[in-house]
Amino acid sequence: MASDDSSDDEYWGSYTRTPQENFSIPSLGQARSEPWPGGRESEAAQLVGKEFFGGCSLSTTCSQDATEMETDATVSVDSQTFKLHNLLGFGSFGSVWMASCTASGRIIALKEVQSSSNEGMEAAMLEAKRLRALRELIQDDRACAALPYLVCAGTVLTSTGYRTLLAMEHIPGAPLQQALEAGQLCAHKLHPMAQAFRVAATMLGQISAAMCHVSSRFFHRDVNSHNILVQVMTGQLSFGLIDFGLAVDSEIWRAGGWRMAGAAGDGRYWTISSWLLFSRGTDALSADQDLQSEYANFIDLHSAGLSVLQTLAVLSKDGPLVPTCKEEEAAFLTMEHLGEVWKQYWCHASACWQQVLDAFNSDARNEIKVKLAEEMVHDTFAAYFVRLRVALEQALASFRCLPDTSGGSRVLGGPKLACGVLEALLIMISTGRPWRGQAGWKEVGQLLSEEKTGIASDASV
Ligand SMILES: Nc1ncnc2c1ncn2[C@@H]1O[C@H](COP(=O)(O)OP(=O)(O)OP(=O)(O)O)[C@@H](O)[C@H]1O
Repeated sequence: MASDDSSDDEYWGSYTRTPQENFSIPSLGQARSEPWPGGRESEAAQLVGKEFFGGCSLSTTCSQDATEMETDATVSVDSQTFKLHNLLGFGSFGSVWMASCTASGRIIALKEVQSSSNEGMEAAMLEAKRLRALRELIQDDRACAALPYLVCAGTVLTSTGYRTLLAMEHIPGAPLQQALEAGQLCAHKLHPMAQAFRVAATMLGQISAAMCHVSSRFFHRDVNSHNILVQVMTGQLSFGLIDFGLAVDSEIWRAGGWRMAGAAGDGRYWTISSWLLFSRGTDALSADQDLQSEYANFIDLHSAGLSVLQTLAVLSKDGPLVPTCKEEEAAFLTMEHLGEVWKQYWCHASACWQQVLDAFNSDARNEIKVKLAEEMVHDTFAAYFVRLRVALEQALASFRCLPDTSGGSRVLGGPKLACGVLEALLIMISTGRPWRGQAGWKEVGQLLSEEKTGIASDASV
């Protein structure tokens, strides 16, 4: 039976558009109120911290109408002023601008969230609190993907509602999905497959280093190729992870807090357990120990794994595959097969997710859940993840047979890097059944360490 409690659905806003669609700024009254059904923010708040704003220097002021967000406008946040430069992007809750501090000149990203309700404003300030906590977690780890640490935040009460501004560290680069589509991650000097593995390895190294810290405090819950940013500068790749709007306290989440919130984020990157929770509700998930454990512990690992596999599949498909030895030919074939299985998964996941979005946009939440529950949507996803893992195992076996000298594989070089990436993906991509043992972010990081793969996490590509 499908879950009939629509209040379990959190925040669908960001994915009510496909990447090709036009963006629009949500108007006051739209923002936050619909995506967060009644009472959800307070429950989410409990997942994030014991008290809401206790001890925070996040300011709330009553004020006149707020300054328009436009190029060259000056806005105040807490006691600092910022000059706006250019629009970085739109989310479903507002716009994000590149700005500079008028006193120090420091470049930051400024996110504006407009809300007609108190709850919406509190949710925005909660995101600010999470971003501030990130700074306390990670002091100075250069191997880490960049994170949007909080600079300052404040809320202004206007005549039409609340306007919350979050000033955070600016992360250079473009969303991964966009960079892949634009071919920004291709290298002309390297074979596309070698380049694909180098990009995947660098991404895994930096994201796992960040998540080793982050996961001790938060689950992000929305890791995907829109929220991973990437910059290529003089051949160096730098990754960043943004949008902690759905993050929850990981300790409380593991201890059963997951029951208080619905499946969230982009369904194309969900685990089987997220699909089960979405279609059949909390009781169904509680009844399956393995899937409950997956949902309580591994959602970020799985969605990051799918983002890396997407990168590997997109980058390695370009270019002629002319093998220089029979071992290399076998490796190419298994990678071709992996790319094909990925394509089938992606088509299925995209179509399924589109149905969900369409249903949510036409107020048919419960109907789509009933339909997906009847179709055993979680089992269908399980079958795809099994196929992806089998294809990964086959690719790993073929790369292990590549000679570890350039003579044996002139195109791909030594197999260590590829094996590290494939083994890491086998830790990350879950079928909901506990064959990963206790492995997590730390083990992923170890597989991609410099001594194992022979490349530094910030190596040129
Ligand atoms: N710290 C940052 N540095 C650079 N760019 C950023 C930063 N934060 C956000 N952006 C840009 O703004 C866009 C929207 O940001 P974000 O995803 O945080 O907003 P949101 O309203 O929470 O969106 P979503 O609808 O995805 O939840 C991002 O896709 C990215 O391009």
